[in-house]
Amino acid sequence: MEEAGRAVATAAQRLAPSGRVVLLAGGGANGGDALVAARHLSVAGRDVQVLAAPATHPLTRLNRRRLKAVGVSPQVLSPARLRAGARGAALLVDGLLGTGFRAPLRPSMEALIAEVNAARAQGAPVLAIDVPSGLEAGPARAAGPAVQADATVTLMGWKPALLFGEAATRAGAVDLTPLSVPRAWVAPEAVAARLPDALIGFWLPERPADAHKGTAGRVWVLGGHPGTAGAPVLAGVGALRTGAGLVTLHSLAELPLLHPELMVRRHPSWPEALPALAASGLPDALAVGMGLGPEAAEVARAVLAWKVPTVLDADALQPDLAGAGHDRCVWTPHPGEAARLLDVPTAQVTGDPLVSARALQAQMGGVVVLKGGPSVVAWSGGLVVARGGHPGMATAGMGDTLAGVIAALLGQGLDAARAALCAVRLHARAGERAAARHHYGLVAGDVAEELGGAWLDLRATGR
Ligand SMILES: NC(=O)C1=CN([C@@H]2O[C@H](COP(=O)(O)OP(=O)(O)OC[C@H]3O[C@@H](n4cnc5c(N)ncnc54)[C@H](O)[C@@H]3O)[C@@H](O)[C@H]2O)[C@@H](O)CC1
Ligand SMILES: Nc1ncnc2c1ncn2[C@@H]1O[C@H](COP(=O)(O)OP(=O)(O)O)[C@@H](O)[C@H]1O
Repeated sequence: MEEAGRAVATAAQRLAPSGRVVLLAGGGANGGDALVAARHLSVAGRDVQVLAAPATHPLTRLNRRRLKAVGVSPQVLSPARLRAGARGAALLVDGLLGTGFRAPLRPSMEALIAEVNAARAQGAPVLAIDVPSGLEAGPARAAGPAVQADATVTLMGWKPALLFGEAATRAGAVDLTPLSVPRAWVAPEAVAARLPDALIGFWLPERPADAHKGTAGRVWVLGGHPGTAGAPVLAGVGALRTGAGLVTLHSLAELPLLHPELMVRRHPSWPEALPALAASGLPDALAVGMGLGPEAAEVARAVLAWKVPTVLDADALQPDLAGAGHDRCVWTPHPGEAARLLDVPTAQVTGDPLVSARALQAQMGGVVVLKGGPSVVAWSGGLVVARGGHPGMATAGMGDTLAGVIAALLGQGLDAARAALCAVRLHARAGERAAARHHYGLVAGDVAEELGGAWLDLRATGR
């Protein structure tokens, strides 16, 4: 609690370097954090006003005494006091409810939350402790009445509510304070991390000046079927725009020849094509499944046996491939495909993407990218939520492009987890750049065109 409160005080100093800070303390440990923050701010010479509910948590009671010892006496928390106190305040600190909150809100608390939001509307910025009060920390749900924060200092680990769905918009800018506590204390759903762009930029591979197309990654895309013949082309373009040296599309369908840089081989049947391809010398990376049609599972099973770094997307995401993944493969389901793999309703996947991504990874092996806004990347060693992108990316073909990006990075030598993490961030950044020009009208090809610029953006932060 001491460490948490100190982190809150530091954030408060940053958000409001001068003026009166009003701290709201509920009865639980979240309120205790607010009391600790008030003590640090007061000792630092700041004008603090503390409105506190009766303490129910023993550490909160202790910190009330410690606060009094430095000369600050909390006032009784009530909507009227809050309204009066918020007038002219430089900052409101919301320590009303934390992870102990379970909906529904009691009416007395709802009235306090309404006052916080009214004060914010009048111009007082709000810093939330751990989670904005009124949000349950766990799986994302439709948020009821909750504090709208400008910033949140979250403690120990990420909470799903801060990452997904409408609730996430209540938190403002979130900063994680890890706290020196045993890892076992941190709830498994809270360990999802977000990677800084600097790390992605550092991982993106550099190539020597004498690189040639044979060293920049040979990628095969296996996909396409009458009616979905564009999907492998989009993946191929995604791979080219991510620097793949040689990209060949293999299909039974006639593919639209929109990009002369892509090589295309049409095959009579997969049972004939696959042994011939294996005998011809395998590529550095594969992307399989985009628009491939009903034979996708068999094709995917065959290529997984090659043990080449492989992205499995779209039609290749079949439940009977469970356990067939190897440590160099990446599965890229959207929530509908994830639901089919897990045999659960789609709402269960979107309701708890962290748990779903972890379950998929355990089921399929390798690395899983559960796509969405944001996407979740899960591998045996961790779980990362990759924010960014733009709602304009909700359009057909966007996932095909991502599969090509992942394949290109696998082909350039990144391991599966890093390839997935870098690709998701590159794709999202390219989407942001494309959206600046096309907004909701952006299409997958626009995102592909921005991949080079996105790479430079990320590299600039990483080196
Ligand atoms: N667990 C730990 O090790 C740490 C916890 N910390 C803090 O502790 C918080 C969790 O503390 P608690 O478990 O005491 O929980 P909270 O402080 O979130 O909530 C408990 C309080 O909320 C009230 N409450 C619960 N549901 C309500 C509802 N529906 N309507 C109105 N009031 C309701 C309870 O009466 C109680 O007063 C975290 O969010 C974080 O701020 C930090 O100090 C860091 C360390
Ligand atoms: N609102 C959004 N915010 C950020 N990214 C998004 C959003 N909507 C879609 N995307 C991204 O676009 C891609 C869509 O993939 P997918 O649904 O498989 O498309 P398709 O099957 O048509 O190729 C995913 O990478 C996803 O993360």
